Amino acid sequence: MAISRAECVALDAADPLKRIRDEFVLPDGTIYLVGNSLGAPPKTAAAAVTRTVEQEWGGRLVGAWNASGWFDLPLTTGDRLAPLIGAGPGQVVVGDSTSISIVKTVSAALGLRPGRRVVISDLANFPTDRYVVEGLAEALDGYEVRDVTGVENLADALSDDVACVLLSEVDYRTGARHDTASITALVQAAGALMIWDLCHSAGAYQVDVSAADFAVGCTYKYLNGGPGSPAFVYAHPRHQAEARPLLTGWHGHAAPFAFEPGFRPADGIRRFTVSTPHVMSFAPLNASLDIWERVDLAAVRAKSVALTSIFIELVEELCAPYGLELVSPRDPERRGSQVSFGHPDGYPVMRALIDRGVHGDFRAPDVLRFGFAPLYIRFVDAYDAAVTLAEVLEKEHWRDERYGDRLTVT
Ligand SMILES: Cc1ncc(COP(=O)(O)O)c(C=O)c1O
Ligand SMILES: Nc1c(O)cccc1C(=O)C[C@H](N)C(=O)O
Repeated sequence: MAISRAECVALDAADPLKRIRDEFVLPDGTIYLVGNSLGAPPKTAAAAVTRTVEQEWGGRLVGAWNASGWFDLPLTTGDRLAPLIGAGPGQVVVGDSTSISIVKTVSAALGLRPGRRVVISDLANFPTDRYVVEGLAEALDGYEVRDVTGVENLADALSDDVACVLLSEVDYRTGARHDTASITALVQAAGALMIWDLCHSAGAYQVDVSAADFAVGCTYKYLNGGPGSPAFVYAHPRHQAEARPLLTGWHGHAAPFAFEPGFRPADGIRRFTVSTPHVMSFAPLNASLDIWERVDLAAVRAKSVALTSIFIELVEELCAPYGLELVSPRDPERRGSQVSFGHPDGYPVMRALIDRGVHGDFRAPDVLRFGFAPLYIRFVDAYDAAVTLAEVLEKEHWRDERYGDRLTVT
């Protein structure tokens, strides 16, 4: 017999992270299992934006670039984020988007491996990763993208013309988590550089990026920075002096206010910045990092493993007759903080579930995704979500014609 609701209530009462949930805005009557796409807002986010507008912008006007630290926001925020991915000070910058960060890091990696002309990507990568690499290879004459189908085929693809490999630590569709240490070692042993996309791992658990050459990731999912919040770039210190990211804007210049005619890269990680930081978007992210600074990442991972394991167990028991198939790895070590199930009618099933207050999302062709953000998801949420899913399937609510159209984008 799977766990009872009363046992879930008891787990919540004993949860060392239970008070953190109160620091987020969550609408009543909603079980929000989409923190792997857009995290919930910290309650302090709105005040942080107001403060930026009224006190910094309104109070100091252009002087705020220095007095409020706007100019250095990419570096100061990067230093705050660094511990969450196992990096140190001066190794992370925040700004732009993940797609732009891929341009920066892949181009830097290509420059560091002259003569090698191949970039490897996994076909399971989030599409933008693949698209950006494809565009770069086209724009920089003479480069080729080599797709692998699954990391198990990576070793065979690693010939001596491979400059770099771009993979996601956690697969956005399946929630499968790759063994970054062994893959990074394999890639580096072949003379190539390893770039990790951490979009689905940063904030889901303690990431260890220290062996990687470069990494990128977004801050709007588990890190709760808000829609369109700035992304991050990690560059290992051994590459910082030589790296030449393709996007050479004035904020990455050694002396931006010297207004020199030619580009000279800034020392260190600053050369991975390009242009004026989106100051307003940093405010909610820094409000979230105020929370993250107080959080024990070991407790985050322990809760994530427990939540996802309980959800899998409950769904498999309660929904056994209704054709759901676990897509995520059963071994928690091999999972991020997301559980995916396949169902041939996954789209209307998810719509019916959302109508009943349980928010997950759907990824073509047939995957129902449930993200468990450990800072604000409770064990009772996992329980109630599984029971509601069983009801939707048992009573066939999903057959309602309202759920058949495919107009929603997320
Ligand atoms: C793995 C991964 N990479 C990149 C992105 C998106 O990047 P961007 O913020 O540039 O749209 C996402 C999600 O949107 C993602 O899941
Ligand atoms: N970045 C997104 C957006 O701009 C619109 C809608 C959704 C997103 C997402 O983040 C989706 C997410 N990367 C995914 O794993 O599918």
